[in-house]
Amino acid sequence: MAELQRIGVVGAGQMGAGIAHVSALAGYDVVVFDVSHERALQGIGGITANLDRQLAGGKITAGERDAALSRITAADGVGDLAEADLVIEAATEDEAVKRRIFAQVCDVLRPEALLATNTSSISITRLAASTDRPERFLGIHFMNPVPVMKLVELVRGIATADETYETARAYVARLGKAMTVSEDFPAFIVNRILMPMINEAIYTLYEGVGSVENIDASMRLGANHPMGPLQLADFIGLDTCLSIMQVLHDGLSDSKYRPCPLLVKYVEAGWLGRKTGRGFYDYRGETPVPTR
Ligand SMILES: CC(=O)CC(=O)SCCNC(=O)CCNC(=O)[C@H](O)C(C)(C)COP(=O)(O)OP(=O)(O)OC[C@H]1O[C@@H](n2cnc3c(N)ncnc32)[C@H](O)[C@@H]1OP(=O)(O)O
Ligand SMILES: NC(=O)C1=CN([C@@H]2O[C@H](COP(=O)(O)OP(=O)(O)OC[C@H]3O[C@@H](n4cnc5c(N)ncnc54)[C@H](OP(=O)(O)O)[C@@H]3O)[C@@H](O)[C@H]2O)C=CC1
Repeated sequence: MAELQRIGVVGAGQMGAGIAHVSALAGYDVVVFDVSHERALQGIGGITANLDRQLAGGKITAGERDAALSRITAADGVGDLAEADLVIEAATEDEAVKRRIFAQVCDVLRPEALLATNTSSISITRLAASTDRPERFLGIHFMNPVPVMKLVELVRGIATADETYETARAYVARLGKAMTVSEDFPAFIVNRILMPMINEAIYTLYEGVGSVENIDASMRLGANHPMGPLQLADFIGLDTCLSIMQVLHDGLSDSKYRPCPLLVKYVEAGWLGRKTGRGFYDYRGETPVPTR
């Protein structure tokens, strides 16, 4: 089994930053690549804030924080991923974007290096087939927020080699995360179950059954969910939620996965949730205010 030391992360958004964060804390060297060096630096800024939050909460020591930060660098270009043993792609949930990234990354990556995707829903087999290394490709699906959530889903494509899978298992174990295994079907296990629930909450709003606050309070207080479904949708990102529903709808050809037209409208407005300051709640003031 290959011994990993250097991890490349593509996409410095909330997930890429989280993956870089936990990898560096576990002792890996991490290179973060995004559309620009500035965007990668911005992601590292977010990691610093989250490490500080863990330090303030007594979860890590100042030494561990500093050591983790010293292991993370922002890539100037894709060439900085050339020495990576494993590259994890965590860019926008869009198959065309991911395919373009794999083409760029495979150009510079050593033949023996592994390539993984953090996709929430897209076929691992199909993504793998677009690369030069389907046997060294798999899904490593982290949950948001990565530093807090215990689970990682591992998803093998049809061609994923046993050695690739075992190396990924060892990586996830070194991060201190729990692991489940999902077969390669649309949205895997967590999102197959979670995302239709979120979509149904949006239909509940769309049909006027309840207000944003009443829907969220119902599920928080009535089902003990840590966040209401609309609050969670804003946290995940409404663009990501819509993409996942589209993959479920297209991949399983069942009308029960039809994305709610209200979700489509929010995404068309660019109201993508917390990351753009507005979604089912408006986050631009002191406290979040429902937008409907
Ligand atoms: C879409 C996909 O493909 C798959 C997915 O990820 S689906 C989404 C899965 N995630 C969820 O369902 C999250 C549901 N929400 C929750 O579990 C909780 O609301 C939450 C953990 C996010 C926040 O918990 P909370 O108690 O409301 O807030 P808060 O007190 O601020 O945070 C709890 C702890 O987590 C820490 N924390 C929260 N976000 C953090 C981050 N990004 N980095 C580091 N630490 C973080 C806080 O510092 C806090 O630590 P202490 O206990 O030491 O104080
Ligand atoms: N949000 C969630 O709760 C979860 C998401 N995921 C998955 O993780 C992935 C990332 O999601 P998330 O972090 O939320 O998304 P974000 O929108 O927060 O981040 C995506 C990042 O990818 C960057 N990016 C876009 N195109 C490229 C490119 N061609 N090259 C390099 N970087 C690029 C974006 O840059 P820019 O902003 O400049 O466009 C952005 O920084 C998706 O596949 C998603 O499905 C998995 C688990 C949970």
